[in-house]
Amino acid sequence: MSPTTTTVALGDDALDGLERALLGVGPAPALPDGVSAVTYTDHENTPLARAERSADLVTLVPLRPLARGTGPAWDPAIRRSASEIRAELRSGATRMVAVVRSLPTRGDLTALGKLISSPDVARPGIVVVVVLVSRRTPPGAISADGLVRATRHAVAQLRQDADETDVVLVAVPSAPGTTPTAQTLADAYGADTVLLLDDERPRLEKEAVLSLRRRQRALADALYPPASATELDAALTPARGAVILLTGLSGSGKSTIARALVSRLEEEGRAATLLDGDAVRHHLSEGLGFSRADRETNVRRIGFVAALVAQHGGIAVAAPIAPFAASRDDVRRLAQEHARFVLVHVATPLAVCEARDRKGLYAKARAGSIPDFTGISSPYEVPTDADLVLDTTRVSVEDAVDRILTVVLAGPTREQHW
Ligand SMILES: Nc1ncnc2c1ncn2[C@@H]1O[C@H](COP(=O)(O)OS(=O)(=O)O)[C@@H](OP(=O)(O)O)[C@H]1O
Ligand SMILES: Nc1ncnc2c1ncn2[C@@H]1O[C@H](COP(=O)(O)OP(=O)(O)O)[C@@H](O)[C@H]1O
Repeated sequence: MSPTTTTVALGDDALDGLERALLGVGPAPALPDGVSAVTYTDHENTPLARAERSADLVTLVPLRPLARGTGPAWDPAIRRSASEIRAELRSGATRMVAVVRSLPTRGDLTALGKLISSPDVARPGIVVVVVLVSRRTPPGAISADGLVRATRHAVAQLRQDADETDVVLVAVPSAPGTTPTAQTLADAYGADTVLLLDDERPRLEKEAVLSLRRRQRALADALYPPASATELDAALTPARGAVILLTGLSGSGKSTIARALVSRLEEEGRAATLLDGDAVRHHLSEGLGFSRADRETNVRRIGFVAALVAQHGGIAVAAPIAPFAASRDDVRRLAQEHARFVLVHVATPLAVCEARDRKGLYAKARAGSIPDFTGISSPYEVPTDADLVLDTTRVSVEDAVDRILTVVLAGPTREQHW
């Protein structure tokens, strides 16, 4: 029988399993019967690893990192395989594994520090700090990135205090039911001791950690080192949503800036929803035209949906022309019931918009074949309440995004012109 090769696209949980196998802390995936090689891909069909069977042995070769793997928890520096780490470890050193499953406390650091400097531990020593990261964290829980940031600080502290002991940090994907056992970790790193840090805590500390609620700053500071307390604070403070409304003439640059803004927010881990003009007109406002009444209905609908998104902590970015002050005011009112509202006037001069005429609509409007065209035969009421005024003949897309984000993050300020 000739050898068969195949490609398998993996879902999130299976990808985590593949990651653990590549890190050397989980079993290699089982090859289907009669198949001698498998290329594993993510759902975007990016080849990630190839498994090959020779005799009874399956070897797994990494091909490319996950396309979606970004952020501190995916830093390649802490995603090194156990065999690579083992190859660097000094032979004869005492090896320990410390497993971090929740934010490191001051107590965890003290306990680990004591262990590292204990006279019972032969020098030189090595501690592999394994931080277990999960791709799904419920609201209010510490994200994988937050856990890694706090653990990084803890490791930096331990390195400072540890004499003759290396402290190595690795991130291992995990979810309930898929956490590597203590034995697997011990075997992977050649360690004799595996400590589950949060298991070692004294009972009172465990209870205090569980009982901690929002606004108990003093207790949080007593229990946690500053880096952990910061992450805790961020997780316990619900993300406040925002509605960002970009208004301006057709061709002023609203959609271009809105799209760039949404990608930037997503890169930064914020849930951002684009209420794209065309999609809104196609779905939410199908059948509406460009009379004053129809435009006001369109903009109010956008405001309603945007406010719902923001009410649940998301950032809604909408970019209709929104030429009338009354309906912009309605959006502001709806949004501000639950969230922050930022009005951005994309104030590119009409002559420039008309010269751009991407869709040829200005030419048609001038020729009279499109009635009620904003700026030509229908008014645009210039906002007097914009938080930010951007003229795209002077501000690049990237700068526009930076300026909007500064306003969104800074809170209410006086109107800024660029
Ligand atoms: N009469 C008239 N006036 C203005 N614009 C017109 C008109 N007819 C069609 N279009 C196209 O529709 C887009 C504007 O739709 P909006 O939903 O953003 O308009 S509004 O806020 O309801 O006024 C606008 O898209 P953008 O260029 O993206 O702004 C135009 O391409
Ligand atoms: N600084 C800028 N910001 C936004 N768009 C710009 C800028 N400079 C040039 N443009 C161009 O202007 C056009 C604006 O179109 P679009 O974003 O669809 O506008 P609108 O959504 O307001 O109708 C695009 O072709 C874009 O590439």
